[in-house]
Formats: sequence, C-alpha cells, structure tokens
Amino acid sequence: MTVLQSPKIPVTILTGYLGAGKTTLLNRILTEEHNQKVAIIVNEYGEVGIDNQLVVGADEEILEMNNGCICCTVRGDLIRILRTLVFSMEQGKKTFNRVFIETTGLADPAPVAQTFFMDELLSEKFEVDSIVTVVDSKHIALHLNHHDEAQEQIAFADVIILNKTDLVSKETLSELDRRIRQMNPTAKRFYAENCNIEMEHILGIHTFDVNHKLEVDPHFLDDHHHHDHDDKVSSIAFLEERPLDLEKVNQWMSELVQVKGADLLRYKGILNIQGIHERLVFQGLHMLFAGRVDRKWKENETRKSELVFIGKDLNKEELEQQFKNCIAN
Ligand SMILES: Nc1nc2c(ncn2[C@@H]2O[C@H](COP(=O)(O)OP(=O)(O)OP(=O)(O)O)[C@@H](O)[C@H]2O)c(=O)[nH]1
Repeated sequence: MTVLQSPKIPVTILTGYLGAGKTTLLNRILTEEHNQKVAIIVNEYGEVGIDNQLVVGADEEILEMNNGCICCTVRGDLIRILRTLVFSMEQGKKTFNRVFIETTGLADPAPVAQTFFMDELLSEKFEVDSIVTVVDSKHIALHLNHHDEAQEQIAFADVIILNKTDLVSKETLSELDRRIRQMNPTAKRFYAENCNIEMEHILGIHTFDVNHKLEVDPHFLDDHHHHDHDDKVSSIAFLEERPLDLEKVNQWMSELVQVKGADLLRYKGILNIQGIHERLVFQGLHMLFAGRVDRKWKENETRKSELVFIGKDLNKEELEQQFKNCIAN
C-alpha cells in the first residue's frame, strides 16, 4: 500500500538589510496572490511593531515577533509559532498553504532556514521554497562595507532583487550587479522599483538547495549558531498619545538627518498629527525620509504615535527630548 503524504507547505524567507523593501515586497505579494491562504510571520528588531501595521490585507494571519532578532534571540519563538500553526491546522481550526517570514533587516537568513531542517516536526510539515533577498541599490554599498549581515543575506540568497533602481544611475547599478554576482554567482538576480517583480520569479520556485547552502556555509546544519550583532547598533522606540505638530516633526527630522544621517540605519513610525484625521506613515533611512497620509484613524482606535529608530551610537535621552519637543501645544 502506498501511503500518500500531504505536500509540504512552502516557506519563503524574505531578507534584506534595513529599509531595503521587504515590507513593500510582502504587500505586493499579498495584493497579487488572492487564491492562497498565507500565514505571515513578521519579525522586527525594535520593541514596537510597525511593519505588521503596514502589511495590507486584514484577512491574512499576521504573527508578530518583536524585540529581538529571529536568527538568534527569538528563534525559539519562531519554532513555537510554526508548531502552533501546524497544530491548529491539524485540528482543523485553520488552513493555510504558504508561509512568508519577513526577517529583520539585521538577520542572518541561514539560521532561520536551518530551523526547518533541525526540528523534526517542522521538517516534516514545511519546506523552504526560497530565500529572497531585497537589496537597496542606493545604500547597499555602504552597508556591505560595514555590516556582515548585509553580506550574509546576499551570499545565502536564492533570488536577489536589486530594488530602488530609480535612485541610482545605470553605471552604479551595473557595478553593483557585478559585485553581487561575485558574492553569489548562482542566485537569480532581478532589477526592480518598489519591488515590482513578477510573482512567478519568487513564488513556488523550489530553488532552496540544502547541498548548495552547505557549500556556501559548511556549518549550515550545525546546531550552535552564534550570530553576534554589531553591539553599536541599537533600537529605540517612542510612544505618545498626545498629537504631534507636523511642522516640528519635519524640522526635527531635517536637522537630525544632517547630523546623524550616516548612523541612522532605519527609522519609521505611524504618527498621530494634530489636525489630521488619518495616520501619517513616516519612513526613513539615512538621509532619505518621507511621510505619507495613510488610512483614517478608526473610531475605536487609540490615536497614538509610534516611532522606532535603529542606528549606530544612538543617544536615547537626546532623541527622547527632541521627540517630546514635537508634541503639539
Ligand atoms: N525610491 C524608492 N523607494 C522605495 C522603493 N522600494 C521601497 N521604497 C521605500 O523604502 C522604504 C523602506 O521600504 P520597506 O518596504 O519598509 O523596507 P523594509 O526592508 O521592510 O524595511 P525594514 O523592515 O525596516 O528593514 C519605504 O519608504 C518604501 O516606500 C523603491 O524601489 N524606490
């Protein structure tokens, strides 16, 4: 008698350095993929989750893992979340046929993928479909020179999306393409603006090959991963219910990026601005920042501002004082 095994659930691991465009890609996938039941796991480095609030499609199951990096401190949480998904599916409480994991911009993807090989239940139920790495074509050269994580994310990718092509010249892009090809000659590379890539290039592609990963990292399956994050990099979060003054926020940011732009790896938030009935979504990395009006605040929702900074040598007291100065009178 042949025992038919149910097919394994494909898992896509989205990586890419801080601000590269992972949430942008996730939103694109969710908007275009209507016939799939997707479980999304979003991991953020800071203690306040912003990305989960910016992922489209309220129907999707979004599981948050905040305040730690998926590749080390909260990896146990990842295993627990995935096991819970399996159990609720087996009990018929939930169905889903695909998993996306958006890692933090500081994550090494190898230990995340490793989870699916080391844990018996997870290896039986899931298979890594691919590791998709989004690259910020404007800032990646800077990140590659200073941050090991950015290198690991490229070296370990199956698909690399050179995103933000609108922000660089053709020459810069082809030089970058050459550098990336040297780092990872086998990954498929695509150019994109706002991650506008055809879904067929990234979903259901079965490109993750464990033997190849062992060539890249012979210790891939060893069970003692140590990932030392750069301890100069930290995150600071602010939360405030009193409305902020837009002009003061703008002024603060313009001054801050002049002085600290190089060290500000990522800053983002959802702001409650005086006189505005919509959420203001605020995004920045290094010297580039922008705000956009998002959806209306709901009636039963507490209006509040949540802002996260991730960067090198951040001065918490100073930033906190500057943030408080933006509270509207
Ligand atoms: N100019 C330009 N901006 C982009 C592009 N793709 C994304 N962005 C913007 O870059 C910022 C960061 O994008 P996200 O999708 O949040 O990046 P992320 O990788 O999820 O960021 P973290 O999770 O914080 O690491 C947002 O303001 C995006 O709108 C692009 O191709 N061109």
